[in-house]
Amino acid sequence: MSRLDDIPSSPGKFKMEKSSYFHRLRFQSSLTKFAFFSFFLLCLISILFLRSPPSVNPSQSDPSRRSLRTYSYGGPAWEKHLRASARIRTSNNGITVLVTGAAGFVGTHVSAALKRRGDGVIGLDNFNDYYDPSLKRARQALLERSGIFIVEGDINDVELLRKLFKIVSFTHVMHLAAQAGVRYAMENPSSYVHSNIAGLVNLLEICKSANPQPAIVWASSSSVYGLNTKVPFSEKDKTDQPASLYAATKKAGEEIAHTYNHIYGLSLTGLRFFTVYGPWGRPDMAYFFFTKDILKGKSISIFESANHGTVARDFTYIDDIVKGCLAALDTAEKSTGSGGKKRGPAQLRVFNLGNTSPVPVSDLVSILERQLKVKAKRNVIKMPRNGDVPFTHANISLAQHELGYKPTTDLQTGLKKFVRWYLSYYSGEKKAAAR
Ligand SMILES: O=C(O)[C@H]1O[C@H](OP(=O)(O)OP(=O)(O)OC[C@H]2O[C@@H](n3ccc(=O)[nH]c3=O)[C@H](O)[C@@H]2O)[C@H](O)[C@@H](O)[C@H]1O
Repeated sequence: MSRLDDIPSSPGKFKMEKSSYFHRLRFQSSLTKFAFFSFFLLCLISILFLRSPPSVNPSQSDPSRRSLRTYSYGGPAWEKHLRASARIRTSNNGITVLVTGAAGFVGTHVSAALKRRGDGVIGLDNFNDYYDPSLKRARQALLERSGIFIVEGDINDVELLRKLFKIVSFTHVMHLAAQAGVRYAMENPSSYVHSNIAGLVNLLEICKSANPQPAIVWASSSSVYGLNTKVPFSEKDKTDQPASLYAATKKAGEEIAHTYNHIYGLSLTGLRFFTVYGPWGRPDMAYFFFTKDILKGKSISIFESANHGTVARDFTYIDDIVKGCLAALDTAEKSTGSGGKKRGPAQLRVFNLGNTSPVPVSDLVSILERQLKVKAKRNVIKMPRNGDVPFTHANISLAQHELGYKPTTDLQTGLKKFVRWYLSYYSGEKKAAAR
């Protein structure tokens, strides 16, 4: 077993335990008993599973999963669905993409857009419980309706990834699986190391050994600019002052990308996303939980920086981000290595994908108030020292030049679409629960 195999597969809110030498001694003495009971349990499980129908297991307990079908890992039905999902519909220039984090916010939108234009798409997601998994299941149901199969598994699972690459010849990987969130890194630091560092390395190990090697586009973050004060943030700026562990793991990811490009000839493009928002978004983000709390009449905390300074973000609408992701995939050159050996220099890129117009958080709240037609109970407080930075602002001229990236949605328009989705999604959920 490789060391990466030792990492538990689905962290979410799981926190790794600290082990000690004494614990290990006690553990070894009870190993024999444990082995006996494990063997007994395994026999029991095998009997039960052999008796049940082999392929289709629709979930009974979670209402959002009722329409979904999951296929037993590795079986013929599983492989059939994998191949169908990976099939390219367009006659020429289609690509076959593994989208990691496909049930996530950006992953869902990118997967749907790729499928719409005829590309082959396979999703991978561990469905962890960092935020309400029923939202991820609803996104999965949406993708399934357009013929996208999401494999349930973790990017740290070596065997699963090997199997996927054996069955499907991926031309591209869109790597969006990550532990997101700036403030949560203080609560559960190991989940960031697990997904954003160990998971990335594991994925790149598989990609470097694949034949052909895919080109990889992956999600970095605006947070790598950390405490920089020169604005707008440019890719040429130093990124050596991360303010959170989240930012530090994304910065580490950029360095790891450099290494795999240098040694193995992998084509790698990192996209620094700037506070992405929109329909099907992440409930841990401020615009999302502000909406929820305003509607409930609960007070919301609005952060301000030192000396009553404004905190602002370069909020970027999801459709603009999707266009940037697709353009990055389309302009990615092929990796130059094969079977783990570099054959020549390969492309290595980093782009800012922002909106270029920062908006104060208090203005975001005013827009939400107007659209929800409810006054917010504002509680303005000093920004806690929890990994947040006072402002972000993207210089996007590189992405404009190389990718033709041109964001077109202002915050007012984007939030209108988000609010419309939010009200319809959650009123639908209430109706379903009442039925
Ligand atoms: O660009 C990124 O790379 C990151 O974007 C996002 O981080 P942020 O820009 O911090 O977004 P988000 O948490 O929505 O806070 C928005 C604003 O509300 C302020 N904020 C927040 C909470 C609160 O209670 N009050 C408040 O004023 C807060 O100070 C901030 O000014 C992603 O979550 C992250 O995963 C990563 O992708």
